[in-house]
Amino acid sequence: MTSQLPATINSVASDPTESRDSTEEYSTLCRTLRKSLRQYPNFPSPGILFEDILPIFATPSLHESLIRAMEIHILSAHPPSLTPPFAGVDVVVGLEARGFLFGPSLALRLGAGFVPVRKAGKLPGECVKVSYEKEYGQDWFEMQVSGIKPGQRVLIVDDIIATGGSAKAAGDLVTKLGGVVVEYLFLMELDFLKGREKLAAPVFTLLNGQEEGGLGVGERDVEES
Ligand SMILES: O=P(O)(O)OC[C@H]1O[C@H](OP(=O)(O)OP(=O)(O)O)[C@H](O)[C@@H]1O
Ligand SMILES: Nc1ncnc2[nH]cnc12
Repeated sequence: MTSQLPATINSVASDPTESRDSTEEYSTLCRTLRKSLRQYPNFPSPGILFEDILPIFATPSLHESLIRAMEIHILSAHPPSLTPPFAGVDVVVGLEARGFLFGPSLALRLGAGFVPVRKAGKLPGECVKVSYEKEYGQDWFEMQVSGIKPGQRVLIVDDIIATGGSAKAAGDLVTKLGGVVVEYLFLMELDFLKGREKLAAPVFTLLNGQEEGGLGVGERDVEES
């Protein structure tokens, strides 16, 4: 999926009739976010360049920029309508752990529910479970059966897509419960790992180099390991 945004969309966050030049606002937000990221070579294992998003959450203005940029994108790509299916997104599904940092706030902005995908053994009640492989290991994901109702429109969010193993597993759980995955939304993508090719629904990443004036990977802070 491309990052095409209309020149102007209506924001439902504050005033439904207020229109903004959202493309320009979105580009500015993404440039700011990109500059705040850090990289750590050889973490958590040799050969892995770890992309650290935590600086965003340490600064309220960056945190707000992240939520607003995602909100602009979703209201453009999946707007609510007056005809079925009405809701652009019914449920935001966030992946443990970093999808929990912004999934609930985004859900609140969109008027959607938030449902977690957790590592196995953490959730009470009846769950669906799936194993998956990611960039640095193998793991199990679970969701509560009560989390998704058949036919609900689901947005899956996480900080980063690498091999796509985690996101595909989350999508499989949502589908098992009868949900419809309308999009996978990430802050970042390791595109050389081609993770998006594993996913059946549209994939969107905020910092994919398409934002106007976007900085290259080499311009982020790289910490000593
Ligand atoms: O595309 P993939 O190869 O599957 O990798 C991406 C996943 O890896 C990271 O999570 P991690 O499993 O390290 O868990 P954490 O968020 O609990 O640290 C990241 O937050 C994604 O969920
Ligand atoms: N390189 C990476 N940096 C941060 N999180 C990741 N998850 C999978 N690969 C990752």
